[in-house]
Amino acid sequence: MSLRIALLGTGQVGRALLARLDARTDLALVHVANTRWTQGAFEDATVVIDATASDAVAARHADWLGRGLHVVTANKLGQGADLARWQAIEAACSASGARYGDSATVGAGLPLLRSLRALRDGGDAIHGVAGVLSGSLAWLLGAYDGEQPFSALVRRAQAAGFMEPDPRVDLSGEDVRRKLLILVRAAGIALEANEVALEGVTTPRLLAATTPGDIEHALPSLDAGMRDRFHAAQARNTRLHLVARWDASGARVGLEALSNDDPLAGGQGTDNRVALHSARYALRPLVIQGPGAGADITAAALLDDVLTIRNTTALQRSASIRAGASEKKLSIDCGRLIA
Ligand SMILES: NC(=O)c1ccc[n+]([C@@H]2O[C@H](COP(=O)([O-])OP(=O)(O)OC[C@H]3O[C@@H](n4cnc5c(N)ncnc54)[C@H](O)[C@@H]3O)[C@@H](O)[C@H]2O)c1
Ligand SMILES: N[C@@H](CCO)C(=O)O
Repeated sequence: MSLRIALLGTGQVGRALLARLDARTDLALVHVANTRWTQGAFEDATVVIDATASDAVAARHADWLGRGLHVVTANKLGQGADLARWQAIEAACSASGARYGDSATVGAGLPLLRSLRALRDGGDAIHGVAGVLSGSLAWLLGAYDGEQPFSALVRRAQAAGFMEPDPRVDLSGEDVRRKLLILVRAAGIALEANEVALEGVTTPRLLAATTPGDIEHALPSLDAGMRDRFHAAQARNTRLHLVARWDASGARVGLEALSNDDPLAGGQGTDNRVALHSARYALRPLVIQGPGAGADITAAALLDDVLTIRNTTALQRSASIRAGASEKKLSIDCGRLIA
């Protein structure tokens, strides 16, 4: 039976997903909605795809899962916000058996969460996570040369589809905090959001802006500070990177000046680069790197999760049919033995 999909959000990611769904005859789209319009019947869906950045939508994830609906999400506010919300999602999956597809939430589908969970399933213990987890900040800080206004680059990153609907979520490091929380919680640690120290790229004027127009006008307030920080780092033969770290000593997200041979300084463009430290990888960490932002790769990750749900639920169905058949055969055999 094909999965019946409700898609929430038709922005950059949602539209890229619609283009991919259009090419598939094995998945049925039964409902699409954004903030302005809605089409089709949500009640007909068996899987909800959250391609919004909405807290209100993320707050519904656990409820949908509890009712047996699968949820696939690019929205990090399900597992990367309140600890209680993450715990409710975990509990709802266990209770109902519904699946939560979250590949798109960290690294835009890079095999980060998948690898971390595979290590844990194999009995490994994760001791630390360190990495560059913002595609947009990696792109911005890689392209910035201390000459052109930083704000002009921010506008280019927005146009390229790398940034959150509110660019301050990326610039402040909040988007990376959410990703770090998702990774650390997937490692089995109940980390609270306020346990992650945060130091991003902001100014009081930018933080005080209340409308998209105000935010746009406040972006140049970043320029002087970024120019000074860039030149200070350059004078020490280093470059700025937005780095997330968690280990036994704590968790933080902040700008760090790294030399070019630092293990976290590699990659280019929107590349994320994440080092997983574990009992198995004690001498040198497992490092995963690749493009970590962009509407199309994010849509591909959402579709991957939908197909994984379809394939695993189909496998479970045929396994239970096989189990039923073998139980029946066993009782017939037993009957013959008794006779
Ligand atoms: N752009 C990327 O590279 C990338 C990568 C990974 C994850 N994500 C995540 O994907 C999500 C979407 O990002 P985007 O760049 O497409 O944003 P966007 O602003 O372009 O689109 C957001 C969409 O959500 C809709 N929406 C908001 N609230 C809604 C609600 N209550 N019900 C239904 N629709 C609602 C909006 O109308 C809009 O269509 C975000 O959570 C983002 O963090 C983006
Ligand atoms: N805005 C996010 C998109 C991917 O989650 C980033 O820059 O990494």
